[in-house]
Amino acid sequence: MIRFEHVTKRYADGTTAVDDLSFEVAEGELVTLVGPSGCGKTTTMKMVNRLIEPTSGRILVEGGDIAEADPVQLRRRIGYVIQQIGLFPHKTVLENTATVPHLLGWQRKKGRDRAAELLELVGLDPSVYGDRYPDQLSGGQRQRVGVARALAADPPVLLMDEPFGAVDPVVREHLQTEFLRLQSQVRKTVLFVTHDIEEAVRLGDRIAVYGSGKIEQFDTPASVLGAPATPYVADFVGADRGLKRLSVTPIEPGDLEQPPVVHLDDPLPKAAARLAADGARWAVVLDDADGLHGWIPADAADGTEGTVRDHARRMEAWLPVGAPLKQAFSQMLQHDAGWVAVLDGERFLGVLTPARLHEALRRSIDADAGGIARGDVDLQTVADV
Ligand SMILES: Nc1ncnc2c1ncn2[C@@H]1O[C@H](COP(=O)(O)OP(=O)(O)OP(=O)(O)O)[C@@H](O)[C@H]1O
Repeated sequence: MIRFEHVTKRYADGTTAVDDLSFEVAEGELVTLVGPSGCGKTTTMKMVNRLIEPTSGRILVEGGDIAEADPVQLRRRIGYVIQQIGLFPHKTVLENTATVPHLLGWQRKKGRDRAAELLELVGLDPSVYGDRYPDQLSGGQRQRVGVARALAADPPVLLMDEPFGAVDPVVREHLQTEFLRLQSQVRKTVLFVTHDIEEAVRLGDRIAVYGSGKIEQFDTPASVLGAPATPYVADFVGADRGLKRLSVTPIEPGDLEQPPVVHLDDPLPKAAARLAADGARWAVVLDDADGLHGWIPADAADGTEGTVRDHARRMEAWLPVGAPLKQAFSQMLQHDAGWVAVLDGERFLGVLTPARLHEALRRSIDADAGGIARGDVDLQTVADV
């Protein structure tokens, strides 16, 4: 846990970089600090490992006031990853990764074993990369070593200052994905600085949007995008915030439409009757185990002979419930499909159509703004008017 209590930092020249800041990062939570250049993000972060001392206020790490801790000891308990990660050029990747265990006096073998484990965890095979020197790695690989090194001594707290800022967008997205996977395993308490709202939204459990020296909004990505607290935040997150919000809004069962469902072995007349009863133009086709097979158009079901199996078409566009709406949208475009199936494990739950997707987004925004569940939102849609 990291806790800021009324923290102010005024530099010698009178610049107030951080002004009366109070917030908390819960244990195992990842909080992103996002804002324009010069708004105080780095100052905030560097106060946690005492590279910068606050002018007033208190910072607690794991319940203890850091002002009372020895700075060197403190830094060994706090992993730190920065953009220019500062690997030692004359040390191998394995030695670099084992730096903190070494400083903590671990036995050499234990430290190296741990370093190899961490390299593996960040996707670098230690038998391939362990003996290389930093200048024999790509930018993305160096950043991975930086993350492995920060985690090597298993610190409870991790500070990350634009760690993926220096790599190209494709590598950056890879690193973000890998880091999310890693964080789901190690569950560190993380403070992550970025000036990129997309990155902040993608990684943060919560986001602190900085104005000048102050937090303008501290909330979940979905809330910041759906209900910006101030015009400044709305402006910062961008006019396309609805689009961004798609990537942080999960599909819920209540969002789904229930088209008629038929089974592969149903006789065609039975399927046709089912479709006619609903006035539907197509039905979802399930297999014997109620798993998704595909769909059948109404005109194909109109025959008298045979079973659904003879005319069913495969459906490749499907998603697990809980996947972000953006993924559903992307699947619709990729498969040129007017709907995607949503599954819970193997079980078919329903389908998401563009209209339902839009409703889900609207509902989730209203739910966040009103502090209620998405299913309880009373939404007036174009179809109702
Ligand atoms: N040593 C210093 N002396 C005086 N002013 C400083 C010092 N370090 C930072 N500042 C000022 O404090 C403010 C906040 O700086 P900080 O580095 O925390 O911003 P930031 O949000 O991390 O910016 P960036 O995204 O550009 O790194 C800026 O106005 C900066 O010029």
